[in-house]
Amino acid sequence: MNIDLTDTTSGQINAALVKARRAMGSPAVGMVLTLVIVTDEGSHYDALKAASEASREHPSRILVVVRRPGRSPRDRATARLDAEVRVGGGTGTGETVLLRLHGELASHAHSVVLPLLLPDAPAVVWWPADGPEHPSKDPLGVLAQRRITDAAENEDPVGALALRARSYAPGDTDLAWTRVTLWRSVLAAALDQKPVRIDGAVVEGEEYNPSTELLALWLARRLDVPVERRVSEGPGITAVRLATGEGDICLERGDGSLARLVVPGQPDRNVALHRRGTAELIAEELRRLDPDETYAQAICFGLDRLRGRPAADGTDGTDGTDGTDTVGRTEAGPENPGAPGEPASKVPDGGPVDVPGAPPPRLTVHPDPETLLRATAAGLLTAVAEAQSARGTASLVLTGGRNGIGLLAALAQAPGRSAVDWSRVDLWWGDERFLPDGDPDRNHTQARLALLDGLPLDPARVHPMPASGGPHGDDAAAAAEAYAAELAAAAGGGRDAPAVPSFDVLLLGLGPDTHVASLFPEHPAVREEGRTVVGVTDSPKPPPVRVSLTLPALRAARQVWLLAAGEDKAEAAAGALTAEDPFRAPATGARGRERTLWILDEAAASRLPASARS
Ligand SMILES: O=C1O[C@H](COP(=O)(O)O)[C@@H](O)[C@H](O)[C@H]1O
Repeated sequence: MNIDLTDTTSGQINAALVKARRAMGSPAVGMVLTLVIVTDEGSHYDALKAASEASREHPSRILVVVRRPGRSPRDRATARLDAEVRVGGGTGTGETVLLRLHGELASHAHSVVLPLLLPDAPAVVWWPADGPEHPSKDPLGVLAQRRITDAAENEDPVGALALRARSYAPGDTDLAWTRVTLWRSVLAAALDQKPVRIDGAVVEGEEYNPSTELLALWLARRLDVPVERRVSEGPGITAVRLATGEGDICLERGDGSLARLVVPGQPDRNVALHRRGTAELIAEELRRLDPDETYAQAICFGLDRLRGRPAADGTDGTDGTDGTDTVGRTEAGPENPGAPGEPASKVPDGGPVDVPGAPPPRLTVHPDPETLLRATAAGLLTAVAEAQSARGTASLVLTGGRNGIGLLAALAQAPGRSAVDWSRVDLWWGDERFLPDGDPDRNHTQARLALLDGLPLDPARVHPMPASGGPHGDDAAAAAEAYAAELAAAAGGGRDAPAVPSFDVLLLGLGPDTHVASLFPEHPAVREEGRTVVGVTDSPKPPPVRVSLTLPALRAARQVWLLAAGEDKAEAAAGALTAEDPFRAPATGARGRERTLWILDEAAASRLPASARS
C-alpha cells in the first residue's frame, strides 16, 4: 500500500505507517532494525532497491532521506517535508518511507528521522555515495549503531580511505571492506591449511580500487610481512600471491567471478569468488551490528602508507617506477584477541517442556553478540574435533539467520579452525528458504559465502536442502521428501535404521516469535510426528515457502545449540525458555539427546525470569 503525504510531519508519517499496516492486515511484523539511507534524487532508486532486497533477510523499516535544499534564496528559506509511505508489495514484510526534505529542513534531517526510528531496535545509517567526514559525529550518524560508507563511490576512493581511518569510530564500516570478505575468508582458510612461514605478499588489483588497498593492509597487518601492491586491469582485485619457502600460495581471479587457488603440495582448486552486488553487501553488513575490529585494525594500520598514494590525478597508482607500492611491515600487537574462556553455564529453574530422555536446557549468557559468536565458534570447533577423535567424522546441522550465519563468519575467523579436519565433516541444514539455487536468501548460499566456500570440505559430505526450480520444481513437499530420503540413507537406510543420522551438533537460531528452523508458532508443521522433513508453504516470515526438519528430527541430535542475540529476541527467549507447549513456542521443543545449550547475549537474556539466571 502506498500513501503520499505533502507538506507533512513525522507524526503524520507514523500515523500513515500504522494505517497502511492495518490495511495490509499485518500490524505486528517483527522488524529487526531501521535502515536510514542518505542519498540524492538521482541515486535513491538503486539504493532503495538494494536495501529492499537486503531487508528480505532483515525485515526493516527503511527511511530514505533525500535532501533538497533548493537553489533560489526563496526556496532555501522555505521548509517542507514530503513523504511516500510504502508498506507491503515490493517492500516485502518491511516498510519504506521516502522523505524529501526541502529548504531549511534539509539541514535538520535528524529531527525528522528520530521520531521515525523503530523503538527498541538498532538503527543503521548508510551513505551510498558521499559519506560525511566524521560519520560518527554526523547528526544522523549519532542515531545509529552502525554507519556504512562506500569509499569506492568517492571521487578519490583511496583518499577516502585515509579519511575513514582518521575519523574511525567503533560502529563505522565501509562497503569497500565488505567487498573483501570473500577474499579474506578464502585466504585465511588457505593459510590455516598450510601453516608455513610467509615471507612476503603481492596484492594485485585495479587502480584506485579501495578494496585492493584494504586487502593489502589486512594482509600486511595479519602476516607481519611487506606487502606489494600491484596495479592490474581489474575488474576489482585480481590476485594475491603469498611467498613461502615451498613456492607461492596464489589466489587469482581474472574474470571477477571464478578464482583459482594454488597451494604448494595440494591440487589446484576453483573457488567461487564473484563480485557481489550492493544488496548482498548491505545484507552482510546488516548481519553484524557490533563494531568490526578487524576493519578498524586494517584501516588504521594503513594511514601513513595510504597518504603516500596518488589521488585521482592520472599518475600510475604506485610510489615506484615498476607499478608497485609496498605497504609495509606491521608494528602491531596480537592479531587475534583469542577465543574467550568458557563462560559461566547456568541451569534454568525446572526447565520448560519435558522431552523424554532429553536433559533440560542449560543457559550461557555472553556480554555481547560478538563475544557470543566468537566463543560459540571456538566451542563448536572443539565439539567437532572431539567428535572426530571419538568417531572419525563429525556431523553438523547448520542454520540460517543473523546468528546462524554470524557464527559461520566467526568460524571463518576463528584461530583454531585448522584443528578440524574439514574433509571429515558432514554438513546438513535444519531448514531452507525454498528458492532457486544460488539465491542470496537461501541459507545455503549465505553459508557458502560466510564460510563454506573457503573450507576444504568433501563435496559428497555437504547436504544442502533442495532448491526450487530443480528436480522438484516448485514442490516444497517433494523437496522435503527427497531430503528425508537423503537423511535416511545417511543414517543407514535399513528398515531398522534410524530415520536421520545422529547429528553431533545441531544449530538453531531463535526467531523473535520463538520459531526455530522453519517451525513457526501454531503452525501444523510443529506437530509433525511422522515425517522428519516437511515443506512449509505459508511461513509468516518471508520467503513464504520453506523446507524444515521437524521436531523429531531435531531431537535426534546429540547436542542442540540454540543462539539468540539482541534485544529483539529477549521476549522470545523468556517466553520459550519457560514455555510448556512447543506448538505455541517451537523453540521449547528443540532438545538434544545429550545436551541442549541456550546461548544468549545479555540483551537477549534481559527479560529472563530471575530463577532462570540464578
Ligand atoms: O528464517 C530463519 O530464521 C531463523 C532465525 O533467524 P534469526 O535471524 O532471527 O536469528 C533461522 O535460524 C532460520 O534458519 C532461518 O531460515
